[in-house]
Amino acid sequence: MFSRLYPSRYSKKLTCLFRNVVASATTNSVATTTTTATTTAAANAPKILITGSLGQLGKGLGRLYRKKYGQESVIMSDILKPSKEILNEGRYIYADVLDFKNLQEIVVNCEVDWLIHFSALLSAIGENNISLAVRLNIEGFHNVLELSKQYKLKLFVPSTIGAFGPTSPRNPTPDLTIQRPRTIYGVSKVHAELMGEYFHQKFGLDFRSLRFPGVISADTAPGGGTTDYACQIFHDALKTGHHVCFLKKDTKLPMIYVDDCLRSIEEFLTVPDEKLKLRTYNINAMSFTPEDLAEKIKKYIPELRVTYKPDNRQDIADSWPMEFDDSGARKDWGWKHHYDLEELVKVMLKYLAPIYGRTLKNINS
Ligand SMILES: NC(=O)c1ccc[n+]([C@@H]2O[C@H](COP(=O)([O-])OP(=O)(O)OC[C@H]3O[C@@H](n4cnc5c(N)ncnc54)[C@H](O)[C@@H]3O)[C@@H](O)[C@H]2O)c1
Ligand SMILES: C[C@@H](O)[C@H](N)C(=O)O
Repeated sequence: MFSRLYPSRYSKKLTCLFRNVVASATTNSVATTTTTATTTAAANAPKILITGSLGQLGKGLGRLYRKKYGQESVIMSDILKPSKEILNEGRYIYADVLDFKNLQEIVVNCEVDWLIHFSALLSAIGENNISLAVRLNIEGFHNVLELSKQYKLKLFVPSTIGAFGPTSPRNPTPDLTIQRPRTIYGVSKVHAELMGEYFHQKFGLDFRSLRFPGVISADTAPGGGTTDYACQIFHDALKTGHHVCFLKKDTKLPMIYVDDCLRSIEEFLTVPDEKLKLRTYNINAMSFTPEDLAEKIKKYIPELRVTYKPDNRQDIADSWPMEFDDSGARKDWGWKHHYDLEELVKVMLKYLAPIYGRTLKNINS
């Protein structure tokens, strides 16, 4: 079922996740993998633990923070086996967010200051695994929330456009409005936003969250979301010239290039507390439909053909924001995106074309 709906990365991941749910009760040792890390932590650098760090956002943020604070300051973790490259870049450890003791041991032994919590099942894959999504997205979150309170950590948990639903204003969607999502993913994210805000008020926890649109990246496949077509279309355009899109051609959704998304986290986490009017802000860069994106790609790959075959992900997309109002983040702490649709298409094709052995005309102009 999953392999029919999603590429092999997701079905492999699910097998691993199910195995892990069973295994988590018995795993509670801090299995630190020794690495070839050479740089030492910058003075006063926070010790940052990233959960779910082998996913679409985690790998990039791990690299960014290692550059900024030194390899020793960043502990990447996940339940997956890392590549040699990840191991060589710095510290990586096994951490199952469903295993409280395992996480607690890591926080204490590694003297963690900031916890960046990326482990989650995304929207589409979550609808097909509701009980696992409840465990991972809600129980896993409770574990990191409790630990962050106990050990006074700064806690960042991303939220999403999926935290809104059909009764929210969709065009545009402001920071504060009705939030009645119709996916378990969205429900778990609203829960995280509210719990984080409550722990901030009640216990002074430095909880911060950004609601991201669909994140587009070239080097890591997304993990089973409703916006994944916007990554896959680039690979298909270069490989076969034909993309089968699971959304209708006029489905408009907010999107962001991964570099902008990661920079927003980096900037947001160092904003002084007194500047923040909210604990959760909308973040945006652009909105487009599959047809808009295909037209831009055709500028460089004119032979691209797109067939539209909407599936159950269409219902999810139809309940999400079309335009995302991130004026709060822009006003309160100076958020600005760098990549619009034009720039996004260029950067993705420049990165991917050589991988598929293609030379594209006009791409550098
Ligand atoms: N990618 C997007 O478009 C997007 C947009 C908005 C918000 N977000 C949020 O950002 C976060 C990261 O998203 P992503 O796209 O990198 O997701 P992803 O699916 O690519 O990565 C999630 C990671 O969590 C790990 N994981 C699964 N079970 C775990 C467990 N028990 N313990 C520890 N780790 C476990 C997985 O192995 C995977 O590497 C998520 O919270 C997601 O909701 C992502
Ligand atoms: C939008 C975001 O949360 C994710 N890419 C998803 O579609 O589920």
